Amino acid sequence: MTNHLLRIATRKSPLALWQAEYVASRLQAAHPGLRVELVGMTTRGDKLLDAPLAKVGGKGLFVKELEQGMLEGVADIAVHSMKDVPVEFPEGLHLAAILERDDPRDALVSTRYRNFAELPADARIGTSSLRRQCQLKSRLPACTLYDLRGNVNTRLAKLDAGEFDAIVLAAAGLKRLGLHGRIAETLAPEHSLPAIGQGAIGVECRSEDTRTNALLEPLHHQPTAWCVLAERAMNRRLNGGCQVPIAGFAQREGDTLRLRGLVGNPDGSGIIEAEATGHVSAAEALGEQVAEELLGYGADEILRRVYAAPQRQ
Ligand SMILES: NCc1[nH]cc(CCC(=O)O)c1CC(=O)O
Repeated sequence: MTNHLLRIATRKSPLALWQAEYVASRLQAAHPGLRVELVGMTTRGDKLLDAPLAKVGGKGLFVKELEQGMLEGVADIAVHSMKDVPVEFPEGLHLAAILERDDPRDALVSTRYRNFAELPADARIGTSSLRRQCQLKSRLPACTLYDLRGNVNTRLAKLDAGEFDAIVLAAAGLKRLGLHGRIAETLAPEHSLPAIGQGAIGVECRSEDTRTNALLEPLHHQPTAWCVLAERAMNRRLNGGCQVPIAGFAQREGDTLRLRGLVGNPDGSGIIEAEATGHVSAAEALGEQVAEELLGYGADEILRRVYAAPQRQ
């Protein structure tokens, strides 16, 4: 194409940089001659990674500064893990492309045990995700959960230092960082229903920037977009933020989407599940339908309690 420059806003964690570089290489493959540059930024979420509080709250902790960069014109696109992207976008920005989803599942990592079944009943497990905590507790009620924040390498280092029997991370993140070999067991959705958007990379840009929107078009993967749209519609209806025990996972077969949703207490009690199938053209309606079903079973009660709970140490 042209030798025009496209600037990518990205966080500076190894995973964020991998994802930004991956998008850069996909863009260059689709548009020979295109010049691409990464603009590294620090988000509030990054600054809070070392904070003792697990529940730092707030939506879009990892994306706001990147969005500001695009609005101010210091960058043209931002690359995100869809899992971390709030359901609403600021005025003037939109999601231009969702890339084909990688492995959406959670992964158990352990230096002592080969799989989940081998874990002792009182296993010490590290994860700060209320969604993972809820499902782990329901499957292994006597386990003790420990707060585990930081980027992927920090979390693995804490496991290696012997602080836990196992930790749970997204399989996609481990694979992208070349750490696939660290996975003891990839957890089936029946055992650990993934987070909304997990494993999918999204690219945001200025809505009016026709040139950039056109450049991103070949990267878009419609089947993934349908799935993520259904999951996000469910989350929007549940009013879910990033620190809530909500799981949502859609899969496509032909023209049909199957969406499974789960809400539960962080202590593993009161898990509510719902699922529905629908046509790909009605992805949002499917998400709302599953959300309504969850709400009908009392999901709002659980979510209210979680929001009202004191912050964990
Ligand atoms: N919350 C952080 C985060 N955001 C996206 C991923 C993994 C990559 C992905 O889901 O695309 C991770 C790490 C993890 O949960 O282990």
